[in-house]
Amino acid sequence: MANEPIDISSSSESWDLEADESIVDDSVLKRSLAPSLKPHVHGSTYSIGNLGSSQIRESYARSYPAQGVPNQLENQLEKDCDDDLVMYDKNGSLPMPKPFMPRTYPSTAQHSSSAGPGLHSGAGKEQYGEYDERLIYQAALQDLNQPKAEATYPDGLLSVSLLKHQRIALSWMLQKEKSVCCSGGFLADDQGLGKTISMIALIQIQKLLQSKSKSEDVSDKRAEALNLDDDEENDANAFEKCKQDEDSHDLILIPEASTSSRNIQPKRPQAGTLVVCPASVLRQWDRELKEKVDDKAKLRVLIYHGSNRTKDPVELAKYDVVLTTYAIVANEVPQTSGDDEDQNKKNMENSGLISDFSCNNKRKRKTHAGKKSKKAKKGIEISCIDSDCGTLAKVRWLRVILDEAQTIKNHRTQVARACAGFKAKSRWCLSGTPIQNSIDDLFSYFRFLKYDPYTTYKSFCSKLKNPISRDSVQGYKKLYAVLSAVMLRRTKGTFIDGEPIIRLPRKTINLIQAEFSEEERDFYKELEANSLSQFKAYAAAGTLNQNYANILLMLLRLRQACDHPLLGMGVKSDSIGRDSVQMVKNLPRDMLINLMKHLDPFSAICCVCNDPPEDAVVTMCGHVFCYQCVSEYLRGDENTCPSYECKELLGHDVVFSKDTLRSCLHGNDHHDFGPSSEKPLVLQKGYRSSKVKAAMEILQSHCKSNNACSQLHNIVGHSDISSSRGKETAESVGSIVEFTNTKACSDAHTEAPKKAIVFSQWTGMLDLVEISLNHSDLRYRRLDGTMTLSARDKAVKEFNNDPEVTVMLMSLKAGNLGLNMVAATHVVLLDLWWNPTTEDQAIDRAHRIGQTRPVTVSRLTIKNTIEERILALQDDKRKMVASAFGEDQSGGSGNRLTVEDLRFLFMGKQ
Ligand SMILES: Nc1ncnc2c1ncn2[C@@H]1O[C@H](COP(=O)(O)OP(=O)(O)OP(=O)(O)O)[C@@H](O)[C@H]1O
Repeated sequence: MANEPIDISSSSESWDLEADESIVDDSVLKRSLAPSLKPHVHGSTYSIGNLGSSQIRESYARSYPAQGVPNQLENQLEKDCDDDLVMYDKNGSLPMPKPFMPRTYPSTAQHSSSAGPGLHSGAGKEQYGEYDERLIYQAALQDLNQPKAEATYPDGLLSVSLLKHQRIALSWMLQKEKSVCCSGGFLADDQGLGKTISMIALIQIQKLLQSKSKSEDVSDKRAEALNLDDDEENDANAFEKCKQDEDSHDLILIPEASTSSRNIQPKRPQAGTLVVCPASVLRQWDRELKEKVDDKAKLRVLIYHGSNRTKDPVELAKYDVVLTTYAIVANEVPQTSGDDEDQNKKNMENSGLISDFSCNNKRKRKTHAGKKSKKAKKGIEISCIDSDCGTLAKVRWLRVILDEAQTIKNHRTQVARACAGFKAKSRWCLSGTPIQNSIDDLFSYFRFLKYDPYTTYKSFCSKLKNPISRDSVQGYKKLYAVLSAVMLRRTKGTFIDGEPIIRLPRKTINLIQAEFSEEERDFYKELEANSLSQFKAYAAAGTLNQNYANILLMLLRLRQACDHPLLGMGVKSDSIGRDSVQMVKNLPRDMLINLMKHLDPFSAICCVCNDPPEDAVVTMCGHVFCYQCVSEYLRGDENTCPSYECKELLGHDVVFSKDTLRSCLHGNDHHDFGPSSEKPLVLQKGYRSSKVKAAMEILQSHCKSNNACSQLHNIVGHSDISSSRGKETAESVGSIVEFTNTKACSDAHTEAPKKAIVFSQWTGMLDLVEISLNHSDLRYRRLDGTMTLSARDKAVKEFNNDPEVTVMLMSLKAGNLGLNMVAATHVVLLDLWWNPTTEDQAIDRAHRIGQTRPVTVSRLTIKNTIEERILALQDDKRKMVASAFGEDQSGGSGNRLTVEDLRFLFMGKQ
């Protein structure tokens, strides 16, 4: 399998390894196996291929050279050699391993298709029982080596040539789309390696193949159509439901194939590919689909966004590709019920206000996913053909792609549960950073991908998570193996056949540790001492957990003080809450008081980012957010509250800041401070903190200098900045150090202006840097979550194209995903985020395909502060992620902030 090129450009036989699907047993067998276990077709017989135990041993040894094959596996292999690891050929002359033996399938009478019953995974899946996991594990062991088969494709599909690693991804994806049990997978290549274009190629080629097979054989067409309806809808309950809904105008009646006992069955319209992505990259997908597809093979693309979007599923089905956002999916697709959702529900119930608001609230959604039938309330999944589904749920997709799939990493969120509810033939996740916080993140992807047996939280924990807790080394090995069967991941440091998969200019990461000024240090020390004594008091009383929110707040204040002392003092942008002033005046006093209580800084946590909120606001439904975080949900006419299970409509008029509420309650504007002259110097708005100074020096030096090589030394040598950890070179972070095109680079050095992106997680910090930029001659643009999509798009375009604009201020929350900003050659990270992958994503806006010049990254921290401990926590998280992907053998573990993490952050190593 793996090393043979897959050529789809010639006849269909040359690439279709599953040519004869009319033979029931064989098709069942082949479709049950991971690609690496699928037998080759050599004339009329199958070869055993690479199922040999010696090869499993070999690949294990290659992957874990230091450890050898563990006893457990060795025993297993010996056992397998005895009775399992041999296969029948088509004529039954060789014995087939037990796990791969075809199981009993339901009668073919129900499924009148030439493709055979094996195509109907819903019925077949249950039959695997105890063997499921073992099958996956075996398959994964075979896949320990990266796949190498490359797909070739005819000219005239794409406007650019795919790179080698992209052709490999394409071949792998074509194979994965043939699996029935888990059709699709997870493309987890590093950011900027071209996942988007690989997906576009897949869409194009499958479309080509589909139209080829349509023209070749009309009966095949029918088989394919039925194939799209291969899961739950075929079961009896769903059928009954369909019968009840037959009158619905949303449904199309498609005649059943002739041998069925029923002649008419309602079907959803069969639609093409749905791409779900964050709003900020919607236009980028659209651009890529236009630019990277050859004029002769244009795809019909629909952006399904905005209040005027179609309500007609038949209309949706006309397009090859539909682009939409996670927010719309959360709103339109019924959520899968889970066995594990209780905790969040409890958290919601703690908020006494929610039900009060909801009772009389006219804004409550009447339709779509928010309205639950009696069945749904009892825990039975709503049928997607219910008329209260949104349009996205009224079609059956050929393929659903979740771009930036880490958006659903929290499996309890409504968006994650909605994504798991799609009806689709194939499902794909795209993300360069699939694990951000903990192994738990994976569950949500497995559930979406229908990767049995890990689709319930209980089995995910018992089969994957708990083994890691018991024995991290073995547990991670198993996880790695399980991931290998559904995930393809290459980093910028991956080599294929001894060659780097991509040659990008060098990326150099510098950790720069600046010093506080004396006044800043005094301010910080006082804050730290107060926080520490408070933390100790909680620890002594055994109430750390109960005071979690307040502890996070104390941490936030310390982190913000490292950026600028003023940041932690709750300075708000003037625009927040302005649009809700009128609404506030109409609310009863009791309600205003209740809303104020929700904004209590000692208990408030943003429902989106789970940090204490910056520029805290509370919605009419009683949920607290950072203003920037909730702004993402205030864009269209139909935006709903992103809090768990809340479906209230949101708009600017129902988002309240503390100042707005307070001024209505007390009749005056609130001021945090007295007259400006009374404030200490470090709390004056015009004060340039050490970090702001350091950032400005880097910008001045980088954007003005024509000598790229000398700028770094100038910075490091400055009096109040030193590089203590030294350089984390490109090698240490896994990037490639050679140049693709020396001419392009030298041209770029001399001609293109040097530009920089400055990231902060706090818009308040961006405001403060902006003040300094306004006093300089550097021209800048800004992108944060409070801006409209078109304003963001304009800012990115101007930064990329206008030579005069050399600085981009970006919010880490809004600007770290998807965007191409290769005009920048310097990235400045003003502050540290809990998990380092968020920073990696930000850096890769500049360090990606298309970049022709070396990229320098400056991570700014302040010496002897909480930031040093966050760096240590980040290291732990990196180890955890590397362990899961088999990139590291240390077997480290990582979690959300635990009590131990908190203790470490406040008190260091004891
Ligand atoms: N084969 C190719 N030929 C030309 N340009 C390419 C090719 N592959 C990728 N690119 C360009 O490289 C850039 C990065 O690709 P893309 O956005 O697809 O990466 P990605 O892996 O999806 O990144 P992210 O994870 O950040 O979304 C894009 O501008 C894309 O157009």
